Amino acid sequence: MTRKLDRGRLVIATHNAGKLREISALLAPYGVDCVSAEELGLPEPEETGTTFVENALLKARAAAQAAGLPALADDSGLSVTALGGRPGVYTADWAERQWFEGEPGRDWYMAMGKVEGLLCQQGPEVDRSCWFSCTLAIAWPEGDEAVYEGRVDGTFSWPPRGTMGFGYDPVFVPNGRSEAFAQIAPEEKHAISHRADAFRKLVAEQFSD
Ligand SMILES: O=P(O)(O)OP(=O)(O)OP(=O)(O)OC[C@H]1O[C@@H](n2cnc3c(O)ncnc32)[C@H](O)[C@@H]1O
Ligand SMILES: [Mg+2]
Repeated sequence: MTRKLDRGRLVIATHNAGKLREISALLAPYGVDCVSAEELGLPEPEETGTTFVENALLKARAAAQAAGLPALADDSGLSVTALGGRPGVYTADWAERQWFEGEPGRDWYMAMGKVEGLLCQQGPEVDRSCWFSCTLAIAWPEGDEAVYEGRVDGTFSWPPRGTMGFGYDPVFVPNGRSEAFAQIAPEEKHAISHRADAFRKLVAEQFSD
């Protein structure tokens, strides 16, 4: 039997502000008292796994141990069919660390440009299909764990469009839509995204009576 969350404190084990916003919104209806890894001053663990599941578990375990509270982590990424599934688990790494106005950050435009450059090398007829994956892992300080996986399929579209969302949202057009994720309101993205897909599974198991 998978252990279930009570409605007490839950650490959101991410250092990505965009994800934190989405996870908080997705959890809002369930009365969970969320606290972020950043607020608790938890270190960012090195993501040494080679799969989304390994990295999500590694981040959740590190936060649960450090905080003595259950922790929810998200490992996600964009996989491009014509690139053999890259960048995949390495999606964040493709955006090298940069300094913006004195703050450390990542250069998402450079990373999206890298994908576009590789697609262009394959010619104008290249297959632009791609998908976002999201693995959510919950770890409890006592060692219990639960994992939920989600996915959304779409097209890698160029040039980038829109200002909402985060990361690769300006280049991802979900199947059945013409707008990029960055042009779709958060409530709508929360109904169709890879994170929403994984959340549906989490909610079904964790918050059913
Ligand atoms: O590990 P944490 O601290 O959670 O934050 P991170 O940004 O490093 O996150 P990941 O290691 O899971 O890397 C996944 C990257 O994939 C991208 N990504 C994931 N979900 C996305 C979404 O909904 N929209 C756009 N980009 C997304 C985004 O650029 C992330 O940085
Ligand atoms: Mg990361």
